[in-house]
Amino acid sequence: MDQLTVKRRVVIPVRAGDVTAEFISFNGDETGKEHIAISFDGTSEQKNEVPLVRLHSECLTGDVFGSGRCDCGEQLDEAIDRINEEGGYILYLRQEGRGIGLYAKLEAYALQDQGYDTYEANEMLHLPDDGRDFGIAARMLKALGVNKVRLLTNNPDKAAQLTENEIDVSELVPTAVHVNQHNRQYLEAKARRKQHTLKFD
Ligand SMILES: Nc1nc2c(ncn2[C@@H]2O[C@H](COP(=O)(O)OP(=O)(O)OP(=O)(O)O)[C@@H](O)[C@H]2O)c(=O)[nH]1
Ligand SMILES: [Zn+2]
Repeated sequence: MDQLTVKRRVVIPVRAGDVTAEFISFNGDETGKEHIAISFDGTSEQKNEVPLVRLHSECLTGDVFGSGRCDCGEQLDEAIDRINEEGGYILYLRQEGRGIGLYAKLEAYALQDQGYDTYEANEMLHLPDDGRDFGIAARMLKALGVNKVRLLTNNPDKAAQLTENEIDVSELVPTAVHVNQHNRQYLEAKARRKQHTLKFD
């Protein structure tokens, strides 16, 4: 697979101008998905020399509308807070619904409303329970000149896939568990079936 290269870097003030972020596009992704990297310089005096990195899979319902059915919106906010402080990157990956897309995720939600868990629902739709390939994230990191990361995640598969693609994950930094009455079953399924390291109260 061809190497990605950085196409354009544009500074965008986010959070009503409180945070400065650089949005970075790439050449060479044959899928045309338009994955984006967001770089933060880090405001802390004592910065770790290894960047803090979050692989964030797109979730329109959670990221934009603050859906209570998942934890994506809160995780994105947490990632912006921490990475803005410590310095690093959010890779905003266009992998809506763990790769099955938005319409299919809504179909999966309808099945979850009938009692199936988040993975069973995908399987009932004859779709992979998790269709994400994080190899693209490794290629984005290499294009940015990053070969070693501290990874902000509770999902062991993200670290494993980066390692397989020659990115050194020097530390796993857990994200907080953003549990509420609507997403508890969803988070419990991730811990039970995919070994996410989630500690509940
Ligand atoms: N198919 C499907 N996708 C979902 C569901 N709930 C959330 N998602 C998607 O799951 C993805 C969120 O996963 P992430 O937060 O990136 O990653 P994670 O695997 O939970 O791992 P962490 O790094 O620990 O957060 C987004 O693409 C969401 O759209 C669901 O019930 N079904
Ligand atoms: Zn979500």
